[in-house]
Amino acid sequence: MTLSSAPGKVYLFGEHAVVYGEPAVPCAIERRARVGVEPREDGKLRVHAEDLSLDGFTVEYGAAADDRPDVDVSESLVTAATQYVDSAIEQVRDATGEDDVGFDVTIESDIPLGAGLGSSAAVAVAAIDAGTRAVGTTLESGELAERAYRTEYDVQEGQASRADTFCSATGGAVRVEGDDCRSIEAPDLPIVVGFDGGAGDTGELVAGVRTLREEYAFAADTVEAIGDVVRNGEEALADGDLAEVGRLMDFNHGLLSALGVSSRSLDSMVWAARDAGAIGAKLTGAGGGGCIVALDPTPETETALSFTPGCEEAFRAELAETGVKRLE
Ligand SMILES: Nc1ncnc2c1ncn2[C@@H]1O[C@H](COP(=O)(O)OP(=O)(O)O)[C@@H](O)[C@H]1O
Ligand SMILES: C[C@@](O)(CCOP(=O)(O)O)CC(=O)O
Ligand SMILES: [Mg+2]
Repeated sequence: MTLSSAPGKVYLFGEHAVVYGEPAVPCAIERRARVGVEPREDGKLRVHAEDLSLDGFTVEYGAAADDRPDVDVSESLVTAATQYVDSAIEQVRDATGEDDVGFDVTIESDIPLGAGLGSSAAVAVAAIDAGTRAVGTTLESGELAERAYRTEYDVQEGQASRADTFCSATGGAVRVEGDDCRSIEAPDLPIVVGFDGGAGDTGELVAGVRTLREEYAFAADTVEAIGDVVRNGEEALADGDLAEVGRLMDFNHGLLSALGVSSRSLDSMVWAARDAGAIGAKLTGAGGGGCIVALDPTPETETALSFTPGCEEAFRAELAETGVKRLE
């Protein structure tokens, strides 16, 4: 079995705005998805997803219409759960020219799904890397990131940026603006994550912001204002001015909230973090539920979050310096 892993990520700044060409600064964290791939002679795709727990089901399925998961949840949930892997395998077939090869795919992940930590990007990056290597093709990092981006772009029906997948493929802190993707230096970041146990559907949340932008000019202005926050945030990161980074994260959260992608539980965790003395706190990713990211070198924020109603898990996240890892 060919095995690869890829990290999740948190957004210091710029989610949603990055879809419209503004810059974003995500950084990879040591929460990883691991994907193992074994070619099959019968052309079938079988996926065993240990942690794909949407409404409590795990799946083993084939891509053929008559081989869908026999689970007692709605087809829409099954599609939501399986579409990134299916699309990633299409990228493997395209990259290798092996249009008819089948695969046994096993996925294990410690990244909560739909929570803003980039589980979709990590699964796409690891699946494409392991799948292509399983049939003798090793992609260089740029093509791997690009093909993982195409996976998210296809699944999210064009509502995707390169930020999550470039970050997961590359590791570390990165800056993405349109198709300009680069690694950046960042100071040691005392990252704390709060998770409300919920999830948001990235495609839906991004589509909601798009609709708002089309309806209100001031919503488009809000997206541009996030771009200004990111440009200031980059300078603060380069200066190692964590206090300024934190203030700008707070500001970024307020603008995301105005765009309708926060939630009661995300806001509650953000305020609990701030009241505990966090340098800054904001939702991360598509929003609608899931995770916040806060900066705090002390244990105060993690402790406060663990006692916050609605916070299911609070943990310190280490920066993942390495993106995709080739384990076997
Ligand atoms: N462990 C996993 N196994 C299979 N698919 C996964 C796994 N984790 C995430 N995914 C895919 O990614 C989707 C979640 O992606 P998304 O909505 O973008 O949220 P996020 O990227 O913030 O986690 C899931 O619905 C599923 O399709
Ligand atoms: C909302 C967005 O900016 C980030 C989505 O992050 P996540 O899938 O919720 O981890 C969409 C994108 O950049 O592709
Ligand atoms: Mg995602």
